Amino acid sequence: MPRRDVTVVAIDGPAGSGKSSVATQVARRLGFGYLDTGAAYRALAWHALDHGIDTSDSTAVLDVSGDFDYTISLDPDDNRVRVGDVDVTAAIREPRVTDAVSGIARVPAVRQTLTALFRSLVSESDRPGVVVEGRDITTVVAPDAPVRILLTADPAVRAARRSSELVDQDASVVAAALHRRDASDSSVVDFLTAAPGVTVVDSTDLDFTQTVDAVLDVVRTALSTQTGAHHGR
Ligand SMILES: Nc1ncnc2c1ncn2[C@@H]1O[C@H](COP(=O)(O)OP(=O)(O)O)[C@@H](O)[C@H]1O
Ligand SMILES: Nc1ccn([C@@H]2O[C@H](COP(=O)(O)OP(=O)(O)O)[C@@H](O)[C@H]2O)c(=O)n1
Repeated sequence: MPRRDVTVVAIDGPAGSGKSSVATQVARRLGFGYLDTGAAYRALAWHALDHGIDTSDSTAVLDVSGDFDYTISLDPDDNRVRVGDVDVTAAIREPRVTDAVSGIARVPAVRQTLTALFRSLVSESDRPGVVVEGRDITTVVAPDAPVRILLTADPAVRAARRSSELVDQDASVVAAALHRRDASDSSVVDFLTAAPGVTVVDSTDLDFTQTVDAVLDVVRTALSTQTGAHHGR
């Protein structure tokens, strides 16, 4: 039975800003669920490549999205992603998928379908809240969320963080791919500037723990203000 009273913490930001890792830890600390929306775009890109589709052909992408059977857990300690019976958790991080995903993400009908899926996953959560992260959560997926955050960091810092995860890939190639993807993605949705009411957390000079604490501060302030408002204070 879907529940409508799930508190959403919406986090957007560019690649490598710390969305997935920070949102996961924030969800654990709050006892909330965690939804990585980028994983769905990546899984659909994987699905299209698996069908041999040209991912720049939006008609073909739409065709193949018709039988996209996607499963993700909202448990922050279970990051497995499946398409049908296939566990694609690792495969969706491969460079061929990363290179294809922006093409998928620019198809408006794909965005509408995935947005509906995200809202339904959140409303069915059995936790008091869900931390949802991506590119358009604060603006499109959950613009009414009581907590909306833009997580940023300088481009060079983001590229360095991503390349330290992908040690088997050349750092300059990883950086170029990340900047290319941000440029492409930001022409579809704006996640580089904060929409009205969205709080910016800049993690450039913060370590991971400090970033988690900064986000938790924003969450607590926003939720206590909201509770106060409900009580007429
Ligand atoms: N404030 C921070 N300082 C240092 N490293 C960080 C910080 N935030 C995240 N990281 C690390 O940077 C990498 C990229 O973070 P990730 O959560 O994957 O970003 P995104 O989901 O925005 O692409 C990860 O290895 C993560 O552990
Ligand atoms: N809400 C979202 C989330 C991701 N995406 C797309 O999905 C891709 C992968 O997202 P991701 O969050 O896994 O990317 P990283 O920031 O982790 O590198 C992005 O490059 C976007 O093209 C989107 O368009 N909207």
